[in-house]
Amino acid sequence: MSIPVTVLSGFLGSGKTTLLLRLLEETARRGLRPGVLMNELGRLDVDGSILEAHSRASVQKLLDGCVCCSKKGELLGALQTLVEQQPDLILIELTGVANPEEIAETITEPELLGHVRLRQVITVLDAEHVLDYNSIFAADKQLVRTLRRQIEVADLLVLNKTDLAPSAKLGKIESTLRKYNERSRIVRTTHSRLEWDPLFAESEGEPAALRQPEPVAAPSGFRASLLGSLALGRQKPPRSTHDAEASRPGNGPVRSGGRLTDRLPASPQQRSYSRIQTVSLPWNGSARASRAKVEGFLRSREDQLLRAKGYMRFPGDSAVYLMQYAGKRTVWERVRYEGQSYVVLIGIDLDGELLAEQWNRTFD
Ligand SMILES: Nc1nc2c(ncn2[C@@H]2O[C@H](COP(=O)(O)OP(=O)(O)OP(=O)(O)O)[C@@H](O)[C@H]2O)c(=O)[nH]1
Repeated sequence: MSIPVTVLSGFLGSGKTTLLLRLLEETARRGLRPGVLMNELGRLDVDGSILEAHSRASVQKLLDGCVCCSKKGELLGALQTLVEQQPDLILIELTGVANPEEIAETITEPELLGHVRLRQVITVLDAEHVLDYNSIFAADKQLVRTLRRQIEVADLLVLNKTDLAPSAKLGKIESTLRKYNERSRIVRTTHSRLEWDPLFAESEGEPAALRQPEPVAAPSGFRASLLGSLALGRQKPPRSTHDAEASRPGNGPVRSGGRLTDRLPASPQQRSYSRIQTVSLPWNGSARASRAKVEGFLRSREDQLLRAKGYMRFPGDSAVYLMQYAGKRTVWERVRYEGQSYVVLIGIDLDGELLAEQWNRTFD
């Protein structure tokens, strides 16, 4: 019997790890043994540490790159390792800039065929910001395409962070999502709290989203925009850390919907790609450091900064804090963590050297 694989996709900070933790709680409650594969853009493994603090699941980690490109070679090996452990199910959390199609492609490699099967792709969306992505990333066509594919190939769309968005906006997001994916269920959540039974229900057969749908024409405007219609006009040329593949012939928009594995090309068509970069910085917690100062540092770079996370200690305070900056908000949580303090910054066209210098000047 092949092991069902659930893929969690969605942009940076949308709530994927939150969902993964909830799914792990639920698998434990159902007496199931999960295998987990996590992929992080940064070299330092914040999400993995969060996971280890909350779960005893067997975890494979692919750090410092995206499984869509630089880590693709390692993905197969990591999945094979998980398969050898014979878990009841496998959960894969992708980076925020990954195209879930690439995972499905690996799952159909001969080495894995018959051992694993794609059960569902779940895409998590940040209700507060999803409508802004098109304008923010206007000059990064590959990223816009990747985010659009995350929506199009999803079997379940989780509209998360609904506590941060007015209900009129939620309706607008849902009708926009429908243009890109007219078949899959959309659920509104806060903190990725879902109704779990449908996600685990093998007896119901394939999720509706995985069935081959009627062909659907791409809506007008589909090619030009992801969501929303504003344009800030960032026009810098792309400076990619990933491969640029989307201009290849055959990479035009695919109809929305359809079982992902049925539509995979023989060779990769589209890479996750973007101007998004990751900078990892050590944290010494010098006498001048404070949470307010960290928040100020992040806030003053909010045009470029998409995500930041890390473990931090402060003078005169014995606690360790997990700092999470997502959607221009900073959240602090006291945690048990014994490792070194550090911060990972993820943003558009980040200049690592300059940031490190500014960071040191501010906090050392
Ligand atoms: N207000 C609010 N915050 C949320 C919600 N869901 C998640 N968060 C917070 O948003 C931040 C990012 O959540 P994560 O689950 O780490 O997001 P992610 O998609 O895994 O982030 P990356 O792995 O960096 O791409 C964390 O501080 C969460 O606690 C929500 O529904 N409402």
